[in-house]
Amino acid sequence: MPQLILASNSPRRRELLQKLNIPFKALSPNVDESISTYVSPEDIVMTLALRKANIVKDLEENAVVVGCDTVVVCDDQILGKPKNESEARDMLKQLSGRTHSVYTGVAIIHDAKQELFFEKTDVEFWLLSDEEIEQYIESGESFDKAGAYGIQGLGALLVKSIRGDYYSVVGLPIARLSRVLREKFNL
Ligand SMILES: Cc1cn([C@H]2C[C@H](O)[C@@H](COP(=O)(O)OP(=O)(O)OP(=O)(O)O)O2)c(=O)[nH]c1=O
Repeated sequence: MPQLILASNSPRRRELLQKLNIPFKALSPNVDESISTYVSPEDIVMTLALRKANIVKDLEENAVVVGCDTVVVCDDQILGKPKNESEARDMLKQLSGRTHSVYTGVAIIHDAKQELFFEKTDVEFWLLSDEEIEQYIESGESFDKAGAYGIQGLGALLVKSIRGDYYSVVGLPIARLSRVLREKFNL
């Protein structure tokens, strides 16, 4: 059986992949996450997922490599990870009282074979007061997360409703991934 490798620095993705009960190891993909031309959110997340998987594949021959990427889309604007408090504040103000979409792209590669898919989950936020936004930013949770919040942490208190895969919002759509690994890669 080929070795499964998760091309990710994210502790959350590592934790979620453990739910599949398939032995794996995680390696860091240090990639340039810039995209030069305008493409759709689904193309962005799948392109970056593939870029991450390809970097790790070059280090490990014969492995099945999984790469992922997550972005938040609100008003046709792509929100990645905030660089500072002010960006986090702007993002949370933009998300307040509205519904946005979280896109996670997944790329799986094994030798010459490659599968790509994405999941889109709609998340509705409560109307947030300035005080609530400041308190949330102070928790420090915003900084390594697309859209400046984590639904799995204190960010749960910001969320009114969700439609789609919860785990995709956290960064890894595990139900669909497990099916693709089983059906297309015999894992
Ligand atoms: C919206 C949302 C995002 N996120 C996270 C998922 C991703 O880890 C992160 C988006 O950044 P990504 O660039 O997708 O991933 P990463 O840099 O954390 O990890 P790697 O590239 O090494 O795999 O935001 C949450 O944890 N909870 C949430 O509710």
